[in-house]
Amino acid sequence: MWNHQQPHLYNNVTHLEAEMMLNKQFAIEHGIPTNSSYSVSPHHSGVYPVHEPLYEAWRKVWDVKVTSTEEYPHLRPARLRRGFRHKGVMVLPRQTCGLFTHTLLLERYPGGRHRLDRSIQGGELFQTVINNPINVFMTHMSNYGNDRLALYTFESVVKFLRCWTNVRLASAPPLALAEKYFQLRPDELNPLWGNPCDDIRHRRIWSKSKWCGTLPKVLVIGPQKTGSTALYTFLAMHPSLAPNLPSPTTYEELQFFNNNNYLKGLDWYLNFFPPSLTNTTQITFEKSATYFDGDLVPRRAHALLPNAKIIAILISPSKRAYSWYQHIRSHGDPVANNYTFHTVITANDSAPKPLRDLR
Ligand SMILES: Nc1ncnc2c1ncn2[C@@H]1O[C@H](COP(=O)(O)OS(=O)(=O)O)[C@@H](OP(=O)(O)O)[C@H]1O
Repeated sequence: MWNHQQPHLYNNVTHLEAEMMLNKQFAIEHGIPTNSSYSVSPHHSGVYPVHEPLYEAWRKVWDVKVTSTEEYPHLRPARLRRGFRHKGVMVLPRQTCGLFTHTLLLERYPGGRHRLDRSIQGGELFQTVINNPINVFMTHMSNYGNDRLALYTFESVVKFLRCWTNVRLASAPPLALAEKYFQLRPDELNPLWGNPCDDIRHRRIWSKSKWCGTLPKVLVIGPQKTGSTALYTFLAMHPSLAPNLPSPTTYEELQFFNNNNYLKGLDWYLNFFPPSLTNTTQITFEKSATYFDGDLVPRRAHALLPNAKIIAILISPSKRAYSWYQHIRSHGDPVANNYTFHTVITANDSAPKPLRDLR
């Protein structure tokens, strides 16, 4: 960013884009390459917790496809950092090398030179490289000047690794590195959104115009056809309770945790819980009957709302099955329309596949 500005301070994407254009023009005028597909953000701002305007402006101005951060899911422990992909940008976990803006000179290295050498010779930096198949490090430009600590540190750790291990070291440009990373860790591609307000570092790099206070404290998870809409309506009538704003497509249900709405990001979900939604004594809740049998729901809901109370409704399975049968008939399901309820529930294993599936 121009002037080392933090993207989360910009809520207006046009303004953000204009600032980024200044960077780009500067780079072009000075022959600095602009086609690496890689960019980082000052102080990790906007990368995680995700600030949507940053992702939008990055793609538009720079065609950024890869970035890295130490913040996902949290700064420490480093070995638990992961990657994810959001809006076409692959976010790699970034490791820490121990060189910061205040460590420009070897004699001023916190704890003395032997501390840095210890980190290189079997200590933290060495362990980091050994324990992560792909490492992304970053240090400040000034560490390449002054005492050249960056060069010293990385040359030394590479020498040490070559001397004492059989690890094969290779480097690759950002895009190839990111593609390799997600080939190795395809399970990480989909993000897991945590609650930015639970983490002081994350709160600092989160837009002031965002909020967590109104996130639901209660989730009604269904299952479908158990009277969940009736319960939602009754709860919404209670003066101490406040439901989310309705969705234009799925009405009272947001269906965030169980399907691709989740990939739209946390801001998408938060917009259904604006600060104006509740007064100070009200408890917000959300009801999506599809949460009950969504494989991904427990992990996702726990990551964002670890303290939420969960309400599940249990009714007679036969009543539920009959209600479901009527539900899909009314939605034009060809199998349900061709077979009676009795035929469906008594279908044996030699029945046609569509019938067995419906059963
Ligand atoms: N209090 C109470 N007790 C038991 N059953 C009730 C109750 N209130 C509503 N219902 C019945 O629940 C059915 C609709 O359930 P849902 O709202 O969960 O359906 S959905 O999944 O949101 O489509 C729907 O069932 P069917 O009428 O058989 O389709 C409702 O009539």
